[in-house]
Amino acid sequence: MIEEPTHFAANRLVAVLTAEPLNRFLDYKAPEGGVFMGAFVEVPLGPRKVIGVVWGAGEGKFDASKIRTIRSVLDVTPMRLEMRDFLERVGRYTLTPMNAMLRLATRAPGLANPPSMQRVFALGEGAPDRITDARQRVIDTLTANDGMRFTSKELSDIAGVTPSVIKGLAKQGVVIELETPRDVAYPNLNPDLPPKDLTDDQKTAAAALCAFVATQTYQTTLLKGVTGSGKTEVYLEAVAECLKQGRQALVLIPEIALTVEFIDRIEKRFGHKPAEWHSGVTMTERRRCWRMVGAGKAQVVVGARSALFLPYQNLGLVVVDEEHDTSYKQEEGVFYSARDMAVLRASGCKASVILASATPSLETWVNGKTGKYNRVDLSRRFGAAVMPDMDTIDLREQEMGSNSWISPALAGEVTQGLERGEQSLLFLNRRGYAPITVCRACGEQIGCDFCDARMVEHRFHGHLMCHQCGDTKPMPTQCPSCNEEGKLAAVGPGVERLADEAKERFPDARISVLSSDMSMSARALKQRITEIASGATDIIVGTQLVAKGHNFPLLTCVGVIDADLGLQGGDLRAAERTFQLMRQVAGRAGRAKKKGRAYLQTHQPDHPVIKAIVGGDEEGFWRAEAIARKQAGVPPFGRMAGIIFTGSDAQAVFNVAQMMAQNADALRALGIEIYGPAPAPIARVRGKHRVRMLMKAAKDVPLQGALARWRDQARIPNNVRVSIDIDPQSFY
Ligand SMILES: Nc1ncnc2c1ncn2[C@@H]1O[C@H](COP(=O)(O)OP(=O)(O)OP(=O)(O)O)[C@@H](O)[C@H]1O
Ligand SMILES: [Zn+2]
Repeated sequence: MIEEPTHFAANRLVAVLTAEPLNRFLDYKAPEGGVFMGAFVEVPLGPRKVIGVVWGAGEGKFDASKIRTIRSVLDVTPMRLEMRDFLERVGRYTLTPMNAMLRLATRAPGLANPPSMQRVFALGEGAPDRITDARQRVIDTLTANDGMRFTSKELSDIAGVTPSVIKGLAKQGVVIELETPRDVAYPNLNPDLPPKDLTDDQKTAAAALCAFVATQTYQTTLLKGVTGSGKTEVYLEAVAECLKQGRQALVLIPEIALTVEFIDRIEKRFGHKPAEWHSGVTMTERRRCWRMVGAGKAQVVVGARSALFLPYQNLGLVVVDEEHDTSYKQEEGVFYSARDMAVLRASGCKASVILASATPSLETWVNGKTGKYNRVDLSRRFGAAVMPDMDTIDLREQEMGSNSWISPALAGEVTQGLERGEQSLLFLNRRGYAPITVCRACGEQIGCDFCDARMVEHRFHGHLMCHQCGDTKPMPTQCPSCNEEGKLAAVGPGVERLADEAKERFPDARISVLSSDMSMSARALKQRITEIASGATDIIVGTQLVAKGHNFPLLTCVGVIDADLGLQGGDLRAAERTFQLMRQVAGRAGRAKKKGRAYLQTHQPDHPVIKAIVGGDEEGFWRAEAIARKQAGVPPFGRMAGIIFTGSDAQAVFNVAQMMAQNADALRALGIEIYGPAPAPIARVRGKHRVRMLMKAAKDVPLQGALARWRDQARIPNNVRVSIDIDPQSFY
């Protein structure tokens, strides 16, 4: 379908969508020379000028004499019909006003600025008068990245020199300084470079994925492959196919900390680095990425969930790696699941989606079963590696010392590993030193001043931290409640405390802690991971950061310190999440030649979920989960929505919730079940009180439309905020 560009002549009325909280389109007159549908424009609004997008013909409902003229048309590619459609569909699905949708789609700094220049350095012809180590590193960096240009900051960072070294070399013509446009195209990726030698299984899987991509029709495929089977290698072939078709590809990954490693893999496969889009990218680079994606000059984007809202010109493939990962759900501002919206995005532009996972979400598994999604399996590990043996360690039968979390049985396994020169991983999904700090005199637990949550001690950083709002305070020496000196005690383990225990028990072992809050830069983290992979560590102590996508070839023994942790609490996905996390962590073991073992420390070895994890009957586990969810009428067999009321005034928040519950007859008439309102499990976050309601409906109930009418009819005072979370993933 070729889109006919609609053009509005000068002075014609056009409807402009802005990101301002107005919830309606504004009429403007087209400027001199006219304007295209979808154009990004700058319009006057009161005394200000704001950015907007031409969304259609003006409605003429406003006083014609007051209508102002578009000030300027921005020098960026107009928003395509397909994108406008996508934003409208996401808006309807998530009950988000269009202005907020537009904000998501325009999150590039300096959109209104004219193209600008920057100073960069490249290799020159001159020879240095004398050579120093620092100078050599600059020359090496430029030689190694043949033809690439760097800003002074980039070059000094990569070469590890001060900017004055670069200046000195510039004076002698060894490097030359150039002015170039800031927003330059990304280098061309070459899909024809040879891939790794794929195994027969991998070849079959890759061929199936490539065939789907080649149809240039909408397709969603579940790529289910056991940990270490080479899913990444396989879906990179689908990316190659997409590039051969001349279309753009997006790869979503769940953890920013992993991007550096991933970008390297793309560079090895396609010859150059792709565009990157996530919160760790500089403003300049974000702007470049947004513009170049829009101009069709970025072929592959690697990014976090919001990369879905970049202005692709010809999107042919979206890969969602570790599709079950909870980080794909955004739970503030616009509540959306990037995985689900990726499917929506692709369906609007005849593109393929690949959902890759060793442990897919039940939703995706069911869609694979019913044939709504295609399914491609990789059931064997790459090379000589086989899946690890798994077993439980029954903590009820182990002699556990006080403040000790490594059982004698697990310690024995680690010791044997050490003797054989193999690595072990001790896994605990809890950041910090200890989850609770209690006063032994009065029993007070130190809490956050702004949330109904305990503060977590982080000894590495030397403070207490709230994991809800991020607030920190120094570790007090006296109890804030009874003022007793020296009575505060840590209760329970976090990953830092576990590391202390490991150091005590294995004094000769080299121990390395990997947790997402160790404030390491992405490069430093990659460096650490490379060191671990090469054998510089005997014992890794880590949180779920290590569970995701790392290859540690020497790692043979995985010990899960508390397998029961995720099973507590009544979350409908508790079983699924525990299953996924445990299988994923265990999957770090034995990825090379030596067979791995994984041990789950548990108090309930007979729990069906623990048995399923250890037994490895994955299909059986999903079948059982599916039956349970079907009986309960919950997703994916029923629909759910969470309603969250927040505000500083607790009474006002409750009143609104109560009032809206009373005025919900229209919802009940449709068969929607309403639970609550009740105080949220965490009843206060960042000083805001929180009340929740939960809606449940059968699959065929038009939930969104009903909720939209219900919300729009309610008179909600300014001091209370009502958020609607369709398909909620968390219930805190
Ligand atoms: N055909 C191949 N040739 C060479 N190396 C391969 C091949 N297939 C996989 N590998 C290597 O095996 C390791 C695991 O592959 P990959 O990371 O793609 O697996 P995965 O299925 O994505 O793993 P996980 O889900 O556990 O993160 C990687 O180091 C990868 O480079
Ligand atoms: Zn807090």
